[in-house]
Amino acid sequence: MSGATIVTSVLHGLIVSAGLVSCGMIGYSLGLTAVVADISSLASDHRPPRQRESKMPIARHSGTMRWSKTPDNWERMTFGDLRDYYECRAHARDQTKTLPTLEDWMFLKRQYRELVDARPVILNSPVMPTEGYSFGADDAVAPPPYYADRSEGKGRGLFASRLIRKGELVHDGPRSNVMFPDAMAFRRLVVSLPRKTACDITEWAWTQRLPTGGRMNVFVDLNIAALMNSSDEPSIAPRNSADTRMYAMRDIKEGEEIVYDYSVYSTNWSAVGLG
Ligand SMILES: C[S@@+](CC[C@H](N)C(=O)[O-])C[C@H]1O[C@@H](n2cnc3c(N)ncnc32)[C@H](O)[C@@H]1O
Repeated sequence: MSGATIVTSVLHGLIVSAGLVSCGMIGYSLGLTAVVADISSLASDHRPPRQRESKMPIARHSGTMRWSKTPDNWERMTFGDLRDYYECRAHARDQTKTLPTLEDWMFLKRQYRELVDARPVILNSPVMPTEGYSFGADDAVAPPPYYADRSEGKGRGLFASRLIRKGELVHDGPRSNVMFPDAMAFRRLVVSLPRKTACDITEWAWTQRLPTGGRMNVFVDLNIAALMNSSDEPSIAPRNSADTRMYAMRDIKEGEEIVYDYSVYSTNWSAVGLG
């Protein structure tokens, strides 16, 4: 399916992808089964999270048979166990990873809605084609000032789509990220995914106390914001460690990679029951 077809489909309120497909021109395979996403119904859906009657997550694995079934002891797996099971160190080193498509983000949001929580309004916040969330003022439907591309030696990364001035809001975390209520919810989502996507989620997730002094929870962005890389010379930063809005620390030229220092959030998997 071409990018244009994907966008057209979404604009008409419907995406249907069949079987174990390679999504888009760049072939980022997520093993979508029938993903039917009606944007208008997403926007009006505020169902409470469903009680899970079965312990078995909805598995939509694809690719190598080795990862084709849900791991037996997934309910007890630590963050490190999940990374080991899916051989995620090799995935992290892979410099041939392609950019997720809009379909890929829709698939992830659908899995999150089905398996974790259907309530976050940001799940209903598509900005075409893959920017993923509505940035800025409450009624805005606009992409953030960055786009995703390959980043030399770092997989994928984010780059300024225009000149960004010092002090500007660059990433609007509260309008982008979703939380996992507990360790089991995180495990449930990870083991429902194809291997590469499972690894992506473990690389994109972090833990944080929000608000300050609150409980430590796991967070992840289910849009291109997830692709932001780290640097000890960051171009953006939050005002404090309990915020996920990030501001330009200096002028950032168009096309320059946008990076923050991961150490501003002290991720602790034990504190969320995944240690
Ligand atoms: C939040 S993800 C960022 C998106 C990631 N580059 C991707 O393609 O999915 C974090 C991962 O990106 C990579 N990464 C981030 N900053 C990096 C850096 N400065 N140098 C090399 N790899 C980096 C590491 O693999 C890390 O686990």
